[in-house]
Amino acid sequence: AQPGAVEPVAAPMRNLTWGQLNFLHTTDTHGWLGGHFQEPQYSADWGDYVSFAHHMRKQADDKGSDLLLIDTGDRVEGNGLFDASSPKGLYQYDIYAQQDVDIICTGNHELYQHYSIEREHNTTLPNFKENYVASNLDYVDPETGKQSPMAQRFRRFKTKNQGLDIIAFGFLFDFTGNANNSAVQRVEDTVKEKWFLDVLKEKPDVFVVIGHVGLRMEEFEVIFKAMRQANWHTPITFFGGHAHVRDARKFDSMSVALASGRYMETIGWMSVDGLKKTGDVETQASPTFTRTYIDNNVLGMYHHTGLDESTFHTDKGRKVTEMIDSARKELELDRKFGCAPRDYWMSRARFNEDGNIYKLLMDEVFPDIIVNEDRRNQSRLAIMNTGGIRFDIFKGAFTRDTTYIVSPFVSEFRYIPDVPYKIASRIIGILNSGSRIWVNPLLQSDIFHVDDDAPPRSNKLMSAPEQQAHPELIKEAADYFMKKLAASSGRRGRRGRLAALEEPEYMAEPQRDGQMPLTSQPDLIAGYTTKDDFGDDGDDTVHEPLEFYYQANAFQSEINFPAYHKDKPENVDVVFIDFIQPWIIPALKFSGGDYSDKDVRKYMEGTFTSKFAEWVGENWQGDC
Ligand SMILES: O=c1ccn([C@@H]2O[C@H](COP(=O)(O)O)[C@@H](O)[C@H]2O)c(=O)[nH]1
Repeated sequence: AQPGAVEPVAAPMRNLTWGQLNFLHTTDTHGWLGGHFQEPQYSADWGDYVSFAHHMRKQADDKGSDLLLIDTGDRVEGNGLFDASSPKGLYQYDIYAQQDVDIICTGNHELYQHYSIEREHNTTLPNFKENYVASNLDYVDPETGKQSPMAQRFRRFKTKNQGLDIIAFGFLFDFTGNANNSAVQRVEDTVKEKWFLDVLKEKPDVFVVIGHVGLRMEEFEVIFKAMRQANWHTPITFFGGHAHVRDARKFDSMSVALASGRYMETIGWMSVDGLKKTGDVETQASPTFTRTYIDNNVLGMYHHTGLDESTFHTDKGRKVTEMIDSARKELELDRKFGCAPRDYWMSRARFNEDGNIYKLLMDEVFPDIIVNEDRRNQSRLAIMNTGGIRFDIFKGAFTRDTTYIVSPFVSEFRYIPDVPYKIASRIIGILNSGSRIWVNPLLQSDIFHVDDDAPPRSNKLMSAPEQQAHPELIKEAADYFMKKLAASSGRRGRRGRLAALEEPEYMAEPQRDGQMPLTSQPDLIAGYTTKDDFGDDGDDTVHEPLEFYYQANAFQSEINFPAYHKDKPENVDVVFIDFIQPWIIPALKFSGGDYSDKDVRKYMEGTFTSKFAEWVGENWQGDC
């Protein structure tokens, strides 16, 4: 762990089950290579993981089994270690590369910016060479415009001890927000390509499909079906990400998928036994799978390796810990901007209750920071998406690092001036509702003027990834917002219905479906209590369950409105974070406002991130 991180805390543990073939999996690390400084259960750093992997590989050798390390992307954006340097990632790429990852692919965050695609191509790719797989991603050379595969489309190799013949793919979901020096091919098109179909005719011992894809997303379904159509008998292991959750899915008796959370909280473990070995033509594979979500806690790592503080840390692991510490010092990540007076939660508090991070922004921060001096006296609605906030704020020091942890994006505020309030006031309801425009591709092609074949641009993409992984909640909540919108439309007879409309239970009560209490043991640390297709015994550490409340897709502040709350302005400036412009314009159209991208202007200097950091400096002075 890093100097300054909280001491790890011991907890009741479950053991790992080893098989012939075993995997350690990271995903969506988002720059958190220094681990969590304020959470004892996740405070190990990348150096500890390097030591851990070393000992686990040794155990595999001793057992005559194999261990492969997997990473499924989104390594960048989300922590000062990546975002605070100029250029971004100055230290991160070198530190990350100290781990020997056997199969690695790209996430959407590597592709948002032209610059990070270049770094991926010029740095990560040479760092991992043949281990990097890009089944549906191309790189576009900015000089020549030439488009070519980002990396090899698949990787075939034999494992060290068992000699298992592996064919690995590396996918990205159907991402469309990438910068133009990359090209993502839709998964349903890739699986029809000749090279893919040819590979499926091969008979490896195992297919390993890694992907920056949520396990419950359509794309893995498409890949699985295509693979099974061509090849009935080969076991397939899937490793996914993007959804930021711990999850495991059984596709069939020979195919299992694992997702390993986010932000270096989790190191996923999968083991497979019952594989037939290369050349063994007599027998049929009848694999058994296990999965475990390992807390990124050095005490757990001691437990799984049978080592202790004096025997666990390797020279290389210590060196990596030092590299991180020295980068953090260079970047002044511990520099304190202010002191958070309490905890502010993304999903552990109700949307509208004190202690909810969006309520803090709506009530206190936005009225101060959303100001364009020339239009200071104009009433305005300031709108941002909840997914633009990436992490909770803990009571205590708010540092340079916290700034990027809460909001790593470089998004700025834009606006459309003087929109009739009657139209503008409907936007927020539409953004949060299950309105047909968000699910119907034909309606969207009309409004967005996009390709008829494009999948609908769902409004849930504005919310946090952790919430997007709960489709059942989203539908129920969207229905509720939809009814609320209809009931508040002012037509006679609807008002009564609005009063009678009840919030879905989980908006007022914590959602417990995936967060079942596992034990009544006292003094447990709060953390993940995962329920997946295998059951509820997947977490290596027994935790006290966390609460999870549904949050809207977007939130809004009314700023400089008439003092008497029933008086509404005639016109308002509609100010919004640039990321949600693709939803703001159709929402305006849907409300009767004929606006287009041409009406949008820059509202003020600075990003949300820089403005919020300034606000903390001015408003949260105190001792901590
Ligand atoms: O500029 C941005 C980029 C992304 N978001 C939010 O993040 C999620 C995607 O997050 P992943 O880590 O890729 O899963 C997206 O749906 C938005 O909610 C953003 O707000 N601004």
